[in-house]
Amino acid sequence: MTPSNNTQDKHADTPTTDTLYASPSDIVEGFRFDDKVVSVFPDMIQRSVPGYSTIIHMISQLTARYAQHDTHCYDLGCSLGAATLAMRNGLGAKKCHIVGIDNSPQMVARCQSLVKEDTPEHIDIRIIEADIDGVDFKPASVVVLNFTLQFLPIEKRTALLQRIAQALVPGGVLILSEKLAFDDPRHHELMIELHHNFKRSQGYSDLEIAQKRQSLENVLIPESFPSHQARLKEAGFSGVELWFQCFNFASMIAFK
Ligand SMILES: Nc1ncnc2c1ncn2[C@@H]1O[C@H](C[S@+](CC[C@H]([NH3+])C(=O)[O-])CC(=O)[O-])[C@@H](O)[C@H]1O
Ligand SMILES: O=C(O)C(=O)Cc1ccccc1
Repeated sequence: MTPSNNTQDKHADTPTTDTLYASPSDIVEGFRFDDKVVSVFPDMIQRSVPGYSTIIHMISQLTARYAQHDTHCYDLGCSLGAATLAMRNGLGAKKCHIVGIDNSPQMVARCQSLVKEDTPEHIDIRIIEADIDGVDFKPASVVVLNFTLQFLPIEKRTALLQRIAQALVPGGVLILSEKLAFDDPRHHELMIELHHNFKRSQGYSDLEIAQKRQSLENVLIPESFPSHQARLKEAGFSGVELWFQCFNFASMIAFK
């Protein structure tokens, strides 16, 4: 089977539109990656994260640039495998061990079948159900955390990044995409407003935006770019740069 060049193909043809927050609810529950979210996830993330498909495409390019023969390439918090498949496409003829990890059993089950049906047998690719907090990383050249670290309790973030830095081989990189907070309150509010305008332009109603915001409260905890930069340096990375930003959504590259 020929793998698709466009990593979004498998996801773009999922017809299910995200209407999870469309009806008024007395109690908005904390956001969870359950069956309901899995069934609408490609549509939800595409319409909620400005620049998501650009970031996915660029992960292929960054993988092409930084992946090293006979090392591991990790996609941590892989959801339905969009970044995993982007990494696979970026490898070309390089032989690497691709590992996608997620702790949502529903995500993992769907991701395994999507990846399997799109990947030739000879490619070494595995999707594992695990908490990234407890994984023992093998020598790696490219590690991706595409909008995952923001869901890990703040006190666990440094230890995870230290373990990633230790596992990276010389010349290896971490690609870290996150929703950002900003120190200047005016700018912080402006970015939230522009993000909500983006969601409105994607067809979400004010009610959907408000209820989703409430469900993400204390579940998705954004930090500022200077905080990420300082923590990554403390964890053992020698350099940290921003390579993409649209409003309060950004992607960084951290060099071992
Ligand atoms: N401790 C954890 N261990 C493992 N997985 C976790 C953990 N916490 C959260 N997750 C998983 O991290 C993923 C975050 S979504 C990533 C999108 C994807 N990267 C993409 O490029 O499409 C981002 C979003 O929905 O905003 C979910 O699948 C969680 O189950
Ligand atoms: O929808 C939002 O407001 C977000 O911050 C992005 C998002 C996308 C998918 C799941 C959770 C959060």
